[in-house]
Amino acid sequence: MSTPNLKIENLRVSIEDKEIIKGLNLEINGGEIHAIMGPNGTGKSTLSSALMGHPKYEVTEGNVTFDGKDLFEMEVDERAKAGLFLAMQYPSEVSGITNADFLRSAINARREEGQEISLMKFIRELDKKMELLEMDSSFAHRYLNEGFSGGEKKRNEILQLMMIEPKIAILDEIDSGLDIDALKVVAKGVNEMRNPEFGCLIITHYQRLLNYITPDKVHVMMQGRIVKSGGPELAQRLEAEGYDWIKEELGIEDETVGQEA
Ligand SMILES: Nc1ncnc2c1ncn2[C@@H]1O[C@H](COP(=O)(O)OP(=O)(O)OP(=O)(O)O)[C@@H](O)[C@H]1O
Repeated sequence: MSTPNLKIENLRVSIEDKEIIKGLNLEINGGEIHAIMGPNGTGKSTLSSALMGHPKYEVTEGNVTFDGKDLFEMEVDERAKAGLFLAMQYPSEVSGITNADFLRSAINARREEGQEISLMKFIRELDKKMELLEMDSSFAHRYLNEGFSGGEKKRNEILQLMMIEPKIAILDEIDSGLDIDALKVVAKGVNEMRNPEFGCLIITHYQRLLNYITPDKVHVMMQGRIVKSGGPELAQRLEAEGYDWIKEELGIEDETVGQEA
């Protein structure tokens, strides 16, 4: 099996004629965990929305390939089937479909006909992963995300990740609204996924999550592009000193994407 690969080259994305992503390059391979950090409004969420194919986000330039295939030529469900996990691809609340039903059909959507996961194996895996994520077994039988608290939804997102076993995952603000115990549990789930067949991009505001998930690479996004990359020590410096030193280093006067440097 070849190593999973997501390659973003010179990506430019606009919303309503306003350019938000301005020439972004990033490559994620299996076995790697990357983190993107950056001030508010620099285009971090726009990046994940564009990759998931949100119709409001217009890709004006650049290429994105997933395992060598043009991502933007693939339908959103094809992207998931091929092994790209974007949390936003999955419905936030669905009445009448239980969490377990949803997970089983999402797993089977990635398998060939006749290779569907058996009910026994599915239940075994689900039990194991829910235990690891310290989730009460009743969550399996509740309607998808209905009435889940913010923290429970995030935990459920990690359960989806662990059950679906994608090749590459993009986790946008997975740490928002989590208390410290939930944060540790979410980190435990992502760490459990670490293997050469899995690559991950974590979009986060706080270095806090990165105390529990050590990224291989940290990227700083400003004004719609990656302006600095480094190792975990970069995230620690950002936590301690903020972004001003990078702006000074690069001669950036204003971090809002609406204005040119
Ligand atoms: N649907 C939209 N319509 C209009 N403007 C948008 C839309 N989505 C994003 N923007 C604008 O694009 C810019 C980048 O937003 P984005 O959410 O990608 O930033 P971010 O880096 O994720 O910010 P934060 O750290 O605050 O979550 C912002 O100025 C935002 O107002």
